[in-house]
Amino acid sequence: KKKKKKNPQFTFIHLAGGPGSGKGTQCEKVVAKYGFTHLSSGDLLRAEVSSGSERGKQLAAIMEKGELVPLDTVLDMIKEAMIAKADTSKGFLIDGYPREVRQGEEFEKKIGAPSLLLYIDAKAETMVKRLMKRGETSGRTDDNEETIKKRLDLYYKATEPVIAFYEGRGIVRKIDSEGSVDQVFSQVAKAIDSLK
Ligand SMILES: Nc1ncnc2c1ncn2[C@H]1C[C@H](O)[C@@H](COP(=O)(O)OP(=O)(O)O)O1
Ligand SMILES: [Mg+2]
Repeated sequence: KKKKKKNPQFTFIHLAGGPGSGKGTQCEKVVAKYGFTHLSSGDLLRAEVSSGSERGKQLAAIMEKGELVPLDTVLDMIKEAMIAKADTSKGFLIDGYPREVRQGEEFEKKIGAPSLLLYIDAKAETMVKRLMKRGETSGRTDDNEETIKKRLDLYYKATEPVIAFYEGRGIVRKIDSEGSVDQVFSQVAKAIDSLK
């Protein structure tokens, strides 16, 4: 049975990888080279909260209680950000989403099937080192060794099923993120070029 492809004029690329693996760094380079649009679900949520909108207020209340933002809300925000860029963008890099398999299924239903999942893979040791270094200047309270360990544990637990889900669709490309930014990017570019 052949499924009809939604939004075939756009390329959708998901990025998965632990905190500090280099997703944001690679996305910047992809944007510069390919003219894709980078959408980070965390950035979208934070921007909505600081806009002071009604939805932002509801989000802030949920996030203050430490609860999860409803799946539909995150997806709606991604969709709105895509529509806003649809005239000028050829493709979208979706960074930090899906966090769980159900989110991936909803994305396919409501937006479209991704062509690629870039699995930005670095050793836990490397991610800790990078985040500790970032912590020297980021001022982020979660860039400390104890919190980093917790974030990594959570990441490994949540992401393995997501990777397996896309492996089943044959679209996972594992990127070795141990090398320099440019060494990593050459692998990323190869994976994107292979789509053409
Ligand atoms: N290949 C690489 N080599 C050395 N440092 C890197 C690197 N890629 C990223 N970094 C640095 C930049 C940041 O200070 C830190 C985390 O990178 P990031 O792109 O913010 O990661 P993420 O968005 O996956 O959390 O590591
Ligand atoms: Mg990031």
